[in-house]
Amino acid sequence: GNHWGYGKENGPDVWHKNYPVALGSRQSPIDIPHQVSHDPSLGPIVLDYDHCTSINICNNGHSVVVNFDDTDDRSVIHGGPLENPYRLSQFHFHWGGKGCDGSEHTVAGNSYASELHLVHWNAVKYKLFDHAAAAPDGLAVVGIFLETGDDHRWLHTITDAMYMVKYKGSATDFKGFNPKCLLPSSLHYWTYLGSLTTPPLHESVTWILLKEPIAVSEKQLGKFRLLQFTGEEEDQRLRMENNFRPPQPLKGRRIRSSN
Ligand SMILES: NS(=O)(=O)c1ccc(C(=O)O)c(S(=O)(=O)NCCc2ccccc2)c1
Ligand SMILES: [Zn+2]
Repeated sequence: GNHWGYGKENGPDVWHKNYPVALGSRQSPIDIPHQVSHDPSLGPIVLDYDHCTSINICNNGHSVVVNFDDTDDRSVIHGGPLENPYRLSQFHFHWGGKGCDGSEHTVAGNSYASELHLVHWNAVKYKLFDHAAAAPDGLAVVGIFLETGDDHRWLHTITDAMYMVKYKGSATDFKGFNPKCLLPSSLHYWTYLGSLTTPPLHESVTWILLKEPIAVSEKQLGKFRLLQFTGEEEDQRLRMENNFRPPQPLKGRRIRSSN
């Protein structure tokens, strides 16, 4: 059927036909304006990833995803705007085409080359990820902007594995990767209540966007574009690029800044 995607016929502008919440009141991504209210009550976010266990890296036809074992609290984020610890489930990326930007959130109207999302779920309140993903306080996604510059010394482990997951539906073992190596030096952040940026677009995400981008090289970003939206058996070969949803209306929401 007409599965959702990022093309002309199935892209963000028509998602509302199958997912009416696309026109909802807390959709993501958004543009982060110049002036954001600083909330002194917002404490630091804490990422406890030291015992995290990555399982595999896969191509789900929309992005490249690294999945984690989230059967216990071995890798959690807590603090900041969060009332509970949230368990790391997966991380993935959004990016543009050659020489074009591909972040989802924008800052004062400016896009970055790419955006990394670390997806966490509230396993204190919800038994299953699927339940959390549909609950207003179910998910916490940390967003990290990628800008082009020097090679990122640790991103190689991910880009080197991409030739193994070129096609939709492919996966390969990817153990022992700790995403702490992808964090910028500062954990200062913006936070607001939003949604998944892909269908089903559930309004279940507390977004925590790090202000400081990380640098990756054009060469490393180019390896993302070797991935395909399409499966190995499909006649069509569609290069995986521009897999980002554009900013959505703020609809009166408050964005807070950590400091
Ligand atoms: N850009 S984003 O952080 O909003 C996001 C993008 C893709 C996915 C995904 O499904 O892989 C996810 S997910 O891993 O949170 N899954 C959401 C879809 C889903 C809902 C309910 C049950 C299973 C999957 C999040
Ligand atoms: Zn995402």
